[in-house]
Amino acid sequence: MDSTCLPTDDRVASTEQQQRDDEQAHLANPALSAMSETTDTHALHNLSSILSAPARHSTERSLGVVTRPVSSDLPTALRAYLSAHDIPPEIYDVQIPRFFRVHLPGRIVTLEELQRDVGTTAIAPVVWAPGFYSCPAHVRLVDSALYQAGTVLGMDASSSLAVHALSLTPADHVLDLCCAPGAKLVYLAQALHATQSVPFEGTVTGVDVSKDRLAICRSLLKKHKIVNARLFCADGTTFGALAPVWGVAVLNKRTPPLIRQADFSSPRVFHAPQTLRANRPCLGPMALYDKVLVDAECTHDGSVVHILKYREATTGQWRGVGKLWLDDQQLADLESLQRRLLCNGWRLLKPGGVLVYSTCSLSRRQNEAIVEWFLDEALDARPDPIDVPVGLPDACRVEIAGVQDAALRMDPLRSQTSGLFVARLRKIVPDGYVLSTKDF
Ligand SMILES: C[S@@+](CC[C@H](N)C(=O)[O-])C[C@H]1O[C@@H](n2cnc3c(N)ncnc32)[C@H](O)[C@@H]1O
Repeated sequence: MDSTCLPTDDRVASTEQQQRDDEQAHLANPALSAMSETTDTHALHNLSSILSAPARHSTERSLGVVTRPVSSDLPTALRAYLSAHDIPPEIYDVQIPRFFRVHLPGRIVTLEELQRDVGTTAIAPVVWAPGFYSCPAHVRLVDSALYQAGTVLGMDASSSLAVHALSLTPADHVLDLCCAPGAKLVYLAQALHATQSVPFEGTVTGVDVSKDRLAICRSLLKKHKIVNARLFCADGTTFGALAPVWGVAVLNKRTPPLIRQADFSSPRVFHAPQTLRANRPCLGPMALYDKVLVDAECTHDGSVVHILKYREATTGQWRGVGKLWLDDQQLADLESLQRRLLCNGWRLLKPGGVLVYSTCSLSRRQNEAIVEWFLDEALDARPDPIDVPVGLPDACRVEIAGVQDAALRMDPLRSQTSGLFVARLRKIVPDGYVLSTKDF
């Protein structure tokens, strides 16, 4: 099957996700289908027109055009899918606010300042996601000066948990194996290197199979002047470029035998800032990644805004949603893709490192079942407790293989966010193993 589960038109491009229509929500916007092989300029131009469009769902609700609950008139195929996967249809009745994140190192942006800038007092901090705020869905962020300056970035608060679960430290080299359109990539890069006036240590390597969607990533990296992230257009199931670790190679110029045997591929870089071009990366176990995020392709059923884009505001008619729901074979292929992405992410993770697997599906088959399968297969994998943010509803906490909080499940009915599943795994360090430059 095609490497993504969405129809080609819908896969073509997504957005910077500046508004609450988070990354998955944008995938289905028909306006995006025009964006093939985008240049950066086109990508950002189209992006702003998309962002200016009000979310249908909220408009419909505020105008009172369709009053019956969405869950009562879901298309048959969608209803059947939800029932087969034990997902409550009522998730589509939840009015999810618009979420955004504020990034301005060195200065505190007060709530009053935000309210003034965005033009509404209806902004509230998200208690369990520092730096994230919510506001009513109809609020336009694109007109705000802070948004235009790149200080305000649209991102669903639930997505923050995939980054939070990695427990980043500033020197981490992070692999983001399904990175486009890039909300988490930008968040990762900024979390590692908040203050651009000081040199960075850690880096982010983003990989995605879709060139069009990577063009959005590249635009975002440029817009936010990110110097510690590079992009590859590659299949995440076989990608093999090591982390851009430099300096260590100077200590020992020999090509380490381990790597010669390991057959890591070296795909051509899609985008790299100057800072990540000058140094030839070294090879060896030191250049495996400290942290890996596998934000896998999925059915996107938890992304409420994305699904509701298929529903006509005025009539409540569903258009094109049938294309989204996969037959049994396609679902099996999708799950196989998820397993292969996870395996390859693991291959590129250092002993002692942390991998986070996430999807915006609420289907157990794409989440817990994938992780449990992997734990059976990989002898060096252990579920690892996530440091659950204070204030997160207890109902979101999930036990995996007897380890409490090894996963979180953001169900819109409980979290009032888009749906998200996130699991954390740690690669155990073999007895007597010392990861040092001696390895080279
Ligand atoms: C859920 S989206 C990722 C969202 C992204 N992490 C973000 O925060 O913006 C899944 C992505 O996986 C990509 N994808 C699908 N199959 C892939 C593969 N075999 N290798 C790499 N990326 C793949 C899709 O193109 C899509 O961009």
